[in-house]
Amino acid sequence: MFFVTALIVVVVYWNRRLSAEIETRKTANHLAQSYLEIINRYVITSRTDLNGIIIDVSKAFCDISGYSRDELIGHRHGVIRHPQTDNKVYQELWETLGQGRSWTGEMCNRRKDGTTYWVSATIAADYDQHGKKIGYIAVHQDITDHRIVRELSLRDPLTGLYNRRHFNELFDKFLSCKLHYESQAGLILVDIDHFKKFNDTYGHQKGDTALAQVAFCLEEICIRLNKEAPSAQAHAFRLGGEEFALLALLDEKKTEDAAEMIRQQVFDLQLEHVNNEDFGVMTCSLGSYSFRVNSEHSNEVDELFRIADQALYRAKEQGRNQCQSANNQTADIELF
Ligand SMILES: Nc1nc2c(ncn2[C@@H]2O[C@H](COP(=O)(O)OP(=O)(O)OP(=O)(O)O)[C@@H](O)[C@H]2O)c(=O)[nH]1
Repeated sequence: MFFVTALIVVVVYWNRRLSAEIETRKTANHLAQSYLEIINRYVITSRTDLNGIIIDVSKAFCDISGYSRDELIGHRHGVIRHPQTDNKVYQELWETLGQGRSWTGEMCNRRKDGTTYWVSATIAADYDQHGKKIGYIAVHQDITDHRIVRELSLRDPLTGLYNRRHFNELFDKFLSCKLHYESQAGLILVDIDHFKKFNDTYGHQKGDTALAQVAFCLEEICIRLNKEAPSAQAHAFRLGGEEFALLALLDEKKTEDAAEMIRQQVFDLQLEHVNNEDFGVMTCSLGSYSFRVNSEHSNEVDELFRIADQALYRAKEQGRNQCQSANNQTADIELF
């Protein structure tokens, strides 16, 4: 009798423990499910195999990219890659992952409808329960609004070119980038001739339109230079008023050719400017300087600018509508 009673007590006891255990597991499972559901809905995640083929995406990934799960699974991430994201970003990403570290950086992506979105991504290796690497996991954060605001702060609203602030930042980065050491770089300063007279004759509004047209010439030339040699990394800027600049990794000859191209293209606009007496149309004067980027002189932005500006001053003095290269004058300056 005692034995039966003890058995019943033990059975009841274990039953209760089992029920409690099941309840705890149910709660834990439910909690895990809730977390997974939240992650699926709100966190932009993807998993790929070792070859970069997508094997899983969250709903948030589908929402932001505009692709359905079925359209993404089995494809490479390249399906959402925007050409604006530099190849270097991907090179750095694979190098970092190859060294067994996780990579974090910004990427520009393209939705199914062709529109652009930006993400800050963290990508790390994915391992199975035995510690064997089986692929990669990426977690993205939508930073499109942040990029739009940042981009606006870097651009001149009238011409759409980069502004002086970005010129200063980029010039600095350009010179201190180790990848650029020992490369030949060119700085071209552009200044419209007698622009005050243009405004006085044709009005501020026409002046604004002319500035936008000159900016377009610079932009086109940058596109052409970058197409001919992507390593040129040419950028155009409006420094203020009727002053523009072009910065690129070009040798001396190519820098001078680019300056001449800008001069000719502005002349070819054939914008009437009766008070630009020698020419009758809008013209510009240019000063260029070609220099070798090196580690010791990486911070001499002001000095480089001053040298190019002196060449520009010479172009103005010697009759305008011309390019002057500081290299022809400063062989004895021996700064770089
Ligand atoms: N329409 C327009 N004019 C501007 C803008 N910013 C600056 N300016 C004008 O650009 C003119 C620049 O004049 P100056 O610096 O005297 O130079 P310039 O008349 O071009 O003479 P040179 O450079 O010696 O050939 C000034 O009249 C400014 O008012 C702008 O955003 N729009």
